[in-house]
Amino acid sequence: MVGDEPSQGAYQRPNNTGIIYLSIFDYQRINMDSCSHPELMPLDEAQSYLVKQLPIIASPKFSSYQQSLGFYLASTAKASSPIPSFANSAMDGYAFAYENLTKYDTLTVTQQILAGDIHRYEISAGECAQIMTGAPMPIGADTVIMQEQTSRTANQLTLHHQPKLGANVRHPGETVKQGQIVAQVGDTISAAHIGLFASIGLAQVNYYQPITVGLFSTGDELRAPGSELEFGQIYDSNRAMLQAMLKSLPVKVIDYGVLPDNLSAIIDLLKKANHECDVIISSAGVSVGHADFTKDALETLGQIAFWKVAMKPGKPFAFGRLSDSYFFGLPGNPVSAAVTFLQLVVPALRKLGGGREHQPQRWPAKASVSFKKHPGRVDFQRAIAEVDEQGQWHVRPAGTQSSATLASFIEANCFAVLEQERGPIQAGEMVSIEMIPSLLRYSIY
Ligand SMILES: Nc1nc2c(c(=O)[nH]1)N[C@H]1C(S)=C(S)[C@@H](COP(=O)(O)OP(=O)(O)OC[C@H]3O[C@@H](n4cnc5c(N)ncnc54)[C@H](O)[C@@H]3O)O[C@H]1N2
Ligand code: MOO
Repeated sequence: MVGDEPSQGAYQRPNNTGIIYLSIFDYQRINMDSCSHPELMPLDEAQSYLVKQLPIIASPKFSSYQQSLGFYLASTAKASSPIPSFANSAMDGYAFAYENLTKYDTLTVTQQILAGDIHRYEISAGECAQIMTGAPMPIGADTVIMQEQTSRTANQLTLHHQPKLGANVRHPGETVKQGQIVAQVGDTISAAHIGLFASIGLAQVNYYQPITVGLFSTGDELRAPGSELEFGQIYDSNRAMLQAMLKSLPVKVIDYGVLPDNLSAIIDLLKKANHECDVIISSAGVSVGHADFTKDALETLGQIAFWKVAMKPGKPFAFGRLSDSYFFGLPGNPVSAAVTFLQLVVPALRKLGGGREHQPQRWPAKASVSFKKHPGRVDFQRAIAEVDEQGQWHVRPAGTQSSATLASFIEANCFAVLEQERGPIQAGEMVSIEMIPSLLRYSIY
């Protein structure tokens, strides 16, 4: 399903010797002399490589705005008429001409205007109209006073407050001007977008259709939750967790289940998935063990763009391409699979699917205890951050940092992102924190 070859464009990697121009499959041949572990690709380069080199492969579709929730917008959304399209009252009260205030002690109420009233009312000198929120302003009026700031006897109105000229009037185009762009290409269409589209009468929008993602786990030791485990076996948690995260993304998922640690079985599956999917995601088998065949299968059928990223957890991550699809090989350890999915696969899926680039927000926090860290890889440590009364954030590790322990994601509310070349962190030092995306762990709902 991969289209033309825009992904083969030049990639510039600054290093000590100047700029090197790479095509998508040249990366492994580069001497990574800027990195203390030269065999590892720095994470920021891997991320920008994916986001910059991958093309948009999703196809746009012009369809009902109500179907577009969660998809990426494929054309800017524009207002064809101003909102509101007529001057109307922002309060329940009385509408009058401001200049009348100096001439009349009281105003005579001559009509009542309700929201949705289609008559064009008119008032004259010394008159006012009782008006409801959202009702059209009568001709001859330019100001509204709130009902609570008036008193009324029969049809005589006394004002107890001097409003400003134009007070409580919503003017045409005040919310949205005619021709105004209200949403950008690549926006993820949210409930707010849906409401906005409805408010400007945009019944159809152009949005990207979901790309197809195939998912499988590899490992002879894996069993389905619910089954009895024999000695040496574990439950397949990666596929369940990845499926759950993919559910919140604008993609179609084909679940290929669990494959044994067997090169020909993986090759057979990749051949099939290559024709059925735009993207294939696997977990495990990308390290150097005797049963790690995923990378070999990718090399047999396609090409590897890069393997091994300077991040912890998640070092043995592989990205490459088959004839008709892109391939992401996640490491088997569950936390490593989660972190590489969030840091590398999600931005790539956004790009392929037509989404706008998104940088996760990070901010400084003071380490309340020490953090273990070795130079050489960016660490994503599961951590607990709290803000004090002065607005200062404090952060501490959330339990064990083992790559096998998903439980500390439940305890944690953020990642402490510890830079590649940094060593151990002492209590009191500043570190960066990033909230755990709600794809993996809801923070509020
Ligand atoms: N000599 C080396 N050994 C390892 C290295 C290394 O660089 N040199 N890297 C380590 C790191 S870091 C990771 S992460 C793992 C990644 O290994 P693989 O991607 O090859 O995955 P496996 O070895 O098959 O499995 C690792 C671990 O994860 C468990 N696992 C696998 N799949 C699942 C699943 N679907 N659900 C739950 N758990 C799963 C598996 O049983 C293993 O315990 O390699 C290190 N070794
Ligand atoms: O990075 Mo491994 O991914 O440390 O567990």
